[in-house]
Parts: sequence; structure tokens; C-alpha cells
Amino acid sequence: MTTHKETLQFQTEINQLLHLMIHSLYSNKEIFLRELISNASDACDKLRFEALADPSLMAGDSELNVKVDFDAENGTLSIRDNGIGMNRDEVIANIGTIAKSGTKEFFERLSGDQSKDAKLIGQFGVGFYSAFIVADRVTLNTRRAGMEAEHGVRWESDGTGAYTLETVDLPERGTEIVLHLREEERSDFLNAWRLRSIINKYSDHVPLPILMRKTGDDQQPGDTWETINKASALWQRAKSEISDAEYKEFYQYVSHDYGEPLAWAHNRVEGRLEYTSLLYIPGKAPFDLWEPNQTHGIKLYVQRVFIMDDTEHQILPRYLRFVRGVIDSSDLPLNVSREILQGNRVIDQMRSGSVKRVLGLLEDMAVNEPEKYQNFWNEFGRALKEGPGEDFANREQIARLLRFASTHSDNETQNVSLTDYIGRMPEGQDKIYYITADTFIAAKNSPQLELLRKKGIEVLLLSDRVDEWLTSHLQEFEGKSLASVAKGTLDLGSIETEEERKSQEEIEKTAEGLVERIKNALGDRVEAVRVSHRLTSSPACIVLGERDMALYMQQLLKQAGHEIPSTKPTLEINPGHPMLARIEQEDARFAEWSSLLLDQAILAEGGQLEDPAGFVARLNQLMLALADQSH
Ligand SMILES: Nc1ncnc2c1ncn2[C@@H]1O[C@H](COP(=O)(O)OP(=O)(O)OP(=O)(O)O)[C@@H](O)[C@H]1O
Repeated sequence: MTTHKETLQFQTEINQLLHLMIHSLYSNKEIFLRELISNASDACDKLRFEALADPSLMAGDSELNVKVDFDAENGTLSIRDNGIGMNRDEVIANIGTIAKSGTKEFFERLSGDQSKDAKLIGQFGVGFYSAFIVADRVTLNTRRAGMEAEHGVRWESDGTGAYTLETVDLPERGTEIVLHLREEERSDFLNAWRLRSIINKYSDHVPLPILMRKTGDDQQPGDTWETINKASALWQRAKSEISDAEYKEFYQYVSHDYGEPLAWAHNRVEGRLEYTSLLYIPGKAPFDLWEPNQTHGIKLYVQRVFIMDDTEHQILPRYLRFVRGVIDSSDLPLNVSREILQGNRVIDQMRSGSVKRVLGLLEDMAVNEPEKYQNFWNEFGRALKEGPGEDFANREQIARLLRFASTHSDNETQNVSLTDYIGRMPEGQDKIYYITADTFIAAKNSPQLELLRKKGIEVLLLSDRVDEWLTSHLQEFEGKSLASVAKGTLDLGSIETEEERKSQEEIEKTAEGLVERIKNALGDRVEAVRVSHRLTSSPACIVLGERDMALYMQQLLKQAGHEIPSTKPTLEINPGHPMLARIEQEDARFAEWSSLLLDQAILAEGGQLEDPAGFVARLNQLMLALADQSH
């Protein structure tokens, strides 16, 4: 048979990555072993899962494991697994290209500062290529499970731009990675004691045996193999036997995040339904938290056999997609598939139990460790804000966990809870007021807040994209309705005195004529014109209907190609403002002034003008007219 050897080029990013890796990770070289063992363990998990549907894939060799071995004479170190393996196309796709968005993101974040970049590598776990930190040549031999011996693939590279691919005979399935160590690395890594200690340090909790040769009486590695990691499912041990350090190590294994978790909950549920869950709240948001497709999620096990990563949010809902950990069920069948999970009673119960546990953990943190909770909120708050829309049943509990910026401090930090807000409400106030805008500054400076500010009434300042969605689903909290100060009529209830109401009515009466004239001038550009209740220092503002979407959101959706029925705003005017007094006297230019009033109110609201050039022309004309008058 032909061996079909060819030379292929790396994607340019890979060259960059290799260069960076070699030069920035010199102080923490040993992590290459963690990365390669982690890949080997994933490969075994994948095989175990595929073999549930097709047991012949195991081909009589079902004791999955990872073997670490070295050859001091030849200067090589090898990591071998009997997992899923790869065929030729998979090798090209996985090892020669950067297909994952995570790696692209990684490049975007590089700063050029070596120490910072080295940390980033740790955070992203760039995997396979870390082999080149210690090796000047890497050979990968692999054979896909289910394929014949002659379909083995050998990949080899010195990490300087190209790699060769060759078809070879491989008697065993799985992947072997052989590192030809750089001369200067040999004394350090070709040492059984040193390798064991690295494995214990980083890979103790890989729930799969990692084997090395047993050292014989002559202190030389012999032919029998022994397991050197714990290789047990940590979550199956009793809580009292697990130290915090072990929980943290396990977190790093399940999350691929080499930072520390903020908190965790470990529970065993017994009775009609039996499962164990170990759930972690990470300290930092993973890079793909906001991407539609995630690569990691909760790991589902059935009786300690890894089944799948819950990337489709069947086990935990989307708004809790930052949670990492494992759920191990004793009730699901081993041959479970994604389709079976859909609408499965066992999954549903584990799901609702796990959601309760995560929310409980967060509530506990919010009450007992508010600073920690603030860290959590800063990282993951925007995801949690999707909760009330997605998880109706738990919306009260989620609402208690929400944090917002508000006019109380006028600070951008989101640290006001709805409970804090209600606690500060003056007597007579029966609503929770908020405003949504495109940015925090826009929210904070909204004209619609003027009266409320003057009266000292707190307003929540919402400027995350998800806030419009949140407020459309969360309409009340502890019996108080949430009300936008930029939508509908501003009903101040009994915060307003009888006198204020009277004087407002008088103003409205006096301004009736002016309102009518503006309405006629603007025609169907507006839904209505009326005297404002909420302004003190601005001449006018835009108000939307109770159910309308904020203008900036409408624009965003339009830009994204959605058809949005356009809503006409209501213009509210402040007759006490000198500008309106001035307009009232106008005759010839009344229509232009009115148009200007509407346009600037739209701009202040964060909306876009249909005719921006017309607005500028009108503004210029009026400025010139004013300049003429003053001469
Ligand atoms: N031992 C192996 N057996 C089978 N496939 C492997 C093995 N090692 C790597 N691969 C394949 O190569 C791909 C790239 O590996 P790499 O370590 O660069 O990233 P990754 O493991 O996908 O990323 P992460 O470390 O963030 O999970 C893997 O996703 C996998 O498909």
C-alpha cells in the first residue's frame, strides 16, 4: 500500500501561536503535560459515548486509560490514549487549523506583554500546541476507533511552519503523542519522579487512570504499569472527605479554567430519584459566555460514565450557562442520547433541582458575602438577567438576585437590589421606576428623569442590551409594579400632592392652544403631543407607549435585519421652558421650530433621525436668524 506522505502548511496564526507559546511560557513549561492529558481524557470520553451506540468500537479494549512514558536514551516523552483517535481529515481539521472561535479570540486579546500573554494562555488552555514549549519535534500517531490498522495517520512537525502527514499501519486504536524534547529540557522531564509529581499536581482528578511504568528494584522503569492519579470520581466521595484544595483542583479539570471558583455546591439526592451534583460558580467569565455555541457546560454522567457536555442547555437553562460541574444520574439508561434527554422526566427533575441549588448558592452568597456576590454580578449578571424571561417559575427568586445602577448613587456599578430600592421608597410611592437606554450615560442624563430627580425619587438606570428583555418579563416585584419613566403616562400616584396636581392641570389648560398648534405642525410624525409631567429643565421629551420597545432597541433590531413595525412617539413639552415661550411667538417659522423640538427630543432619547440633514439645515437657519436678530 502507498504511504501517501505530504507536507502541509500551518495556518499563519498557528505559527504565531507556537512562537508565542515557546517564548512566553518558559516559567511554567510543565503545563504541556496537563494539556495533553486533558485532550487524551476527552478522547476517551468521546469513545465511551460513541461506543454506547456502537459497542464494536471498543474492539475488546474497554479499559480506557492514558499512559505516560519516556525514553531517556532517545530523549522522548510520550502520552498515549486508547480513546477515539482521529482519521486523516480530522487531524488536518483539528491539529493544522485554528477552527475554534476561542483561539481566534485569544489572538485578539494578546497584548504583546509577555507576562500578561502567558496568563492568557493559561486561561484559554491552548491545548495541543503547548507540546512545542518543551519539544523541538512532535510526532502524533493516531487511529480512529472502528478503522483498520492500515488507516493510521502520522503527523509530524518541528513547529516552524509546516507539518507532514503520512498514512501508517497502527496496531492499536487511539492517539500517541511523542515529544522529542529539546536538549535542555531532557534532564528535567525525563524523570519518573518529576513526571509523577506534575501529574499529581494537575491531573489527579481526571476520572480516568493515568498510568506510568512501575519502577523496579533496580530503580529502572519495568514492564508493569501502575495508576498514579486518584482516578476516582471526586463527586462520588463523601463531602467530609474532600478538602477545599481538592474541590478547587477538580474545578480546574471540569471547567478548563485555571483560576479559582467563587463557590460550589455538592449534593447527593436520594429517594425516588438518585443523582449527585457538584456545581461550581466560576470566578471569571469564560471567553465564549456570550457566543451562541459554547464548547463546555455541565458534564452529564450516568453511573460515572461520561455521557456529554450539556452545551444545548438541557440540564441547566441558558441563563445559568456560566455554571460548571458534573451531574451524575443513577436513573438514566447508559445508552441515553440527546433525543432521549428531551422532555425526559428524570432530566426535568434534575434540572429543577439543580436550578434551585444554583440559585440558593447565589442567594446565600448575596446575603453572607456581598463583596463576593458583587464580583459574581460583574462577571455574570447580564446572563442572570435573561432568567425571568426564560424561567418563569423561579422569577421571584431570580429577581431578588438582580442588581442595578440607579440614581441613588448615579454610579455605573450595578449594586442596587430591588429589595434595597423598595426599602428606600418614600411613603406614597407604589412603583419601581426605571429607564432603559443604550448607554449608562444616556440613561443617567435622560430628560425623563428630571422631575423624579427633583423630588428625590430613585430610578433604576438600565443600559445592558438584555434590560429591555428583562423588563418586558419582570413586571412586578413583591407586589410593586415596575414602570418605565419613558413609557406611557408617568403616574406618580400619591407621591404627588393635591396642589401639584392642580397646578399641573392649570398649566395644561393654558398650554392647550400651543399643544394643538405643535400637533398640527408635526402631523403624523407623532402619535400625540401633550404637556409633560416629568420635565423641569428640558424643553421636550419623547415618550413611548407602555408596550413599545425603546427607540435604540428598535434601531438595533432594524440594523440586524429584523422587520420592526415603526412606532410613533408621543412628544411631551414643557410649557414653562423659555424655548416654548419663544416658539409660541413664532409665526412663519413655527413649523420649523416644532420639528426641531421633536428631532432633538428623539436624539436625546438615543433615537436616529429619519432626515438628519434636514435637522442640521433647520438648526443652521434658526441660528442664523437668531444671529441676525442680535445685530
Ligand atoms: N489525544 C487526542 N485524541 C483525539 N483527538 C485529539 C487528541 N488531542 C487533540 N485532539 C483533537 O484536536 C483538537 C484540538 O485540540 P486542542 O488541545 O488544541 O484544543 P481543545 O482540546 O479542543 O481545546 P480546550 O483545551 O480549550 O478544550 C481537539 O478538540 C480534538 O478534536
